[in-house]
Amino acid sequence: MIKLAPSILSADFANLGQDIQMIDQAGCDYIHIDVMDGMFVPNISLGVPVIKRVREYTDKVFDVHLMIEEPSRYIEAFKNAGADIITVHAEACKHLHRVVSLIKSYGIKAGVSLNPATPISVIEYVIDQLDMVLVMSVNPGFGGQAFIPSALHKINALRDVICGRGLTCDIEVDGGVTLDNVKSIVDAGANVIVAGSAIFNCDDVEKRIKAFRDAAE
Ligand SMILES: O=C(CO)[C@@H](O)[C@H](O)COP(=O)(O)O
Ligand SMILES: [Fe+2]
Repeated sequence: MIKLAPSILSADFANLGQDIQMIDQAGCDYIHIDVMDGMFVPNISLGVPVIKRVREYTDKVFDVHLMIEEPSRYIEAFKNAGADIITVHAEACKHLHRVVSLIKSYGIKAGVSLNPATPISVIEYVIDQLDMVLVMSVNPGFGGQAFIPSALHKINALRDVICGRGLTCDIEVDGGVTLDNVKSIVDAGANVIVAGSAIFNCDDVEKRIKAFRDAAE
């Protein structure tokens, strides 16, 4: 089963609650929330108080993508704000294994994200602890960028590792996903699909989410 996770980075921040209800009612699976600190990535987005507030608008899974340096400092705060899945960047953690263990100690799902230039070998010794690996298909920091094709090869290689080791962790793909490339991404082995601009920049979000599901499945 493919899971669709619209990224609210492309939502209208002046109407965030309503936009979240719109994608909830349109049938998305997860709400993908991009947290940026202006250090790990060259942009600042939103943080704990906003997540806590919009938690009141939906019961959908909050898939929180932390693009912040040393995220261990804030795991408890994001968990308390309502995160169901917390994904950290391998490149942002000095002690990745410790951070993954910390996330799991709160009884929520743990993901690790890899930038486009980061090899999958960096998660070799933590992958068996993970619920999800997030393959970045753009350099993180902004919505609306073009998909980097080498991500397909990485997804494929990751699927081989996961199957080869008898693991069950999800592969999420994030960045530049469109109706035109989603099939190739799923064929490569991804099962959680993030899309921001391709979902929010349209007239009928419900139709667009259905179109994504049709194209993906
Ligand atoms: O994490 C990020 C960007 O760093 C993403 O989640 C973007 O928000 C995806 O936006 P699109 O590329 O789909 O417009
Ligand atoms: Fe993201």
